[in-house]
Amino acid sequence: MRLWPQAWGAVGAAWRECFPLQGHDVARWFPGHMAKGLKKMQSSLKLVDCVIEVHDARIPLSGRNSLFQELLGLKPHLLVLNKMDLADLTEQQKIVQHLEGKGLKNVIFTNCVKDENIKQIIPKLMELIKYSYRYNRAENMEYCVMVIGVPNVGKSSLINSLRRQHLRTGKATRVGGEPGITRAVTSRIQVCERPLTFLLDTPGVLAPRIESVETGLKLALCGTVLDHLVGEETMADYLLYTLNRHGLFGYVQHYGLASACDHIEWVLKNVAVKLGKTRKVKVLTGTGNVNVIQPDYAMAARDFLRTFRSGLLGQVMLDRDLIPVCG
Ligand SMILES: Nc1nc2c(ncn2[C@@H]2O[C@H](COP(=O)(O)OP(=O)(O)OP(=O)(O)O)[C@@H](O)[C@H]2O)c(=O)[nH]1
Repeated sequence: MRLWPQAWGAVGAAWRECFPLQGHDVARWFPGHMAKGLKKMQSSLKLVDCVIEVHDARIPLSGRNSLFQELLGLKPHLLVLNKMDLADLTEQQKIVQHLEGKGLKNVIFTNCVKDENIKQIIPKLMELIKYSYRYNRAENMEYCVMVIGVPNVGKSSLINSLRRQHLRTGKATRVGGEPGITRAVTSRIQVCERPLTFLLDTPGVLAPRIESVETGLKLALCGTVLDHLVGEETMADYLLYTLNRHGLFGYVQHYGLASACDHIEWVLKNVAVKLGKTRKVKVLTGTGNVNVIQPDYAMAARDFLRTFRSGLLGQVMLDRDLIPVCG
């Protein structure tokens, strides 16, 4: 028998005001290979003129790796907020203003699947490089840019998208739906002929210490850590909490539910039934073990997350509470 927190009341009750964050060990979500990636990036830094930091547009104000600033501080920096197609950007202006206030003056929103806003990137890079000190590369007409970011935000997709736009050629680097596809700093990949520009792809690197459990959950929803490390049902519950608070009830129609609900067990049960995902479990009764058919909560949670990530449940701004009310 599963036990679920009872704090949020019955089906149809008001939406939860907060999410229970105790008992999660975010430190477990940081895999070891990332420190190595960071070192390699540091040593490749002398080869590059500029850094593009790619981050997920659904979490523009949280989850960035603070070590990047220390590590790459000397290089001109462009922040690309990718997956704009999945983000609710109603407050885009306020987000940009807030980032500017934090010293991030160069921000571009992109969609690498549909190549949206990709053409803005090279001119912006050239502008940044023009006003920076290039050390021994001052006379060199080749430009090299390092692409960094936390896992699965679309770094490799950005490189492929730039190549499609400027070279009319296909894939140069592997893309995947799971974090950790890029395992090493790659050799230079050409993305533009005029100006001659190369990019270095790098493995996604999460901060060694994620600032809070809530940030960890947002990063997890965006697919930056492997789902099983966090727990798919915990993530599904955080997703449900977020969707309800934001008034995004697309899941009701998508899964044919009777109503919106803040109770994850009820939602997952109905999702599982809808998808035909049930499984046999042995239950101990007074007369011995009996096989009982139960909804497969894990499969339902997985489907709920996958559907959200594909954008079918609507565009979301996971950092909504972090956007300052005035400017
Ligand atoms: N909807 C949407 N999906 C995108 C976008 N850009 C990339 N993706 C998807 O996001 C997933 C991760 O993309 P990658 O390019 O492999 O990400 P990465 O940052 O290189 O990943 P790591 O190598 O794990 O660090 C893939 O499934 C891409 O198809 C985008 O703008 N919109």
